[in-house]
Amino acid sequence: MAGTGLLALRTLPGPSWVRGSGPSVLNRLRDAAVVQPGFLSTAEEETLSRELEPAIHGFRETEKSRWSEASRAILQRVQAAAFGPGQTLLSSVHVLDLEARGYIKPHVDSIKFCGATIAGLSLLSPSVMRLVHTQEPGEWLELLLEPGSLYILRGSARYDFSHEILRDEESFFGERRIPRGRRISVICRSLPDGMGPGESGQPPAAC
Ligand SMILES: O=C(O)CCC(=O)C(=O)O
Ligand SMILES: [Fe+2]
Repeated sequence: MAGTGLLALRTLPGPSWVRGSGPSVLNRLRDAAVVQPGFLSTAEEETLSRELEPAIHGFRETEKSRWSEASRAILQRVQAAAFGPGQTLLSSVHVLDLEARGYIKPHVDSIKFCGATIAGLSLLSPSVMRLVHTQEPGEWLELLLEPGSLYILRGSARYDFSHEILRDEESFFGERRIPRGRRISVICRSLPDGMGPGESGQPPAAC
């Protein structure tokens, strides 16, 4: 029945790959912390993994500016999905290789070198990204990042909340255990407003 469906929609806390400390933070960050599961097709996941696995073998992270044509097409899809027409992207893309025991501590990306939007593709292993408000630690959000998903952090989610990738022992999405394996992420960032690619203050390799 239509009525029942609407009620169910209204009472659901959010999509099943985002959970949070309460409805207020979920509502406020609805457009600021976004996950698109299945953004990559299986073939696209394979394209990127094939290109990146050997390229970053033995390294934990790298900046990559030369990509195969197939991967460039994928990155263009990320750009179209996550960034506005007025946003310039950092010229190189950040690729991070986290081993199964690896994790990323809470941090806010440098506001000096990174603009308002961060978009990341996850490959190989699922993981949980936790966002915690820097002033109100009781306000948090967790994003379930399946392989092939795209996450977007912008505005308040990017500036007012730290983000981290949980270590295997803490890798739960609610009650659900999300076992961590090796994870490769591909992260695109916008330049700070007013900083064109050729302007002074050349951004460092990574933010
Ligand atoms: O691996 C990710 O998706 C996030 C990485 C990250 O937060 C960073 O490099 O600043
Ligand atoms: Fe970050």
